[in-house]
Amino acid sequence: MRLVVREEKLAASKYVAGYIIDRINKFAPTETRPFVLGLPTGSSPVLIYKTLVERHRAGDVSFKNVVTFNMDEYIALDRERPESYHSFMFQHFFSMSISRPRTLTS
Ligand SMILES: N[C@@H]1[C@@H](O)[C@H](O)[C@@H](COP(=O)(O)O)O[C@@H]1O
Repeated sequence: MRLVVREEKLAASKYVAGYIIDRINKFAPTETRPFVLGLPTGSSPVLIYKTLVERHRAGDVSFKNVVTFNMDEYIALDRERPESYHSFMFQHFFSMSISRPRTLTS
């Protein structure tokens, strides 16, 4: 495991977003060979998603051939409820991306 330290939350978030973008771009995903990305919720990753969206809009990465899954979800909670992790990902990531990733989970 490699520990990367940044003093500010934004700097740490930009590092993580940049790491994800590099991995996606180096993988060069296609429709038949998608890049699979597990997504967490919580307050910690919010700036990561914001940065991913900004860099996506700047043309640095496409999510067209990226498949995502939510790392967890509430049991029996309607996915359209604002408390669901499905709604969280839509609010913080998918609704703001031009080429939305495909999702494996609800
Ligand atoms: N489902 C996630 C948890 O897996 C995570 O541990 C938590 C962290 O939240 P925060 O980033 O706000 O500390 O957020 C959500 O509840």
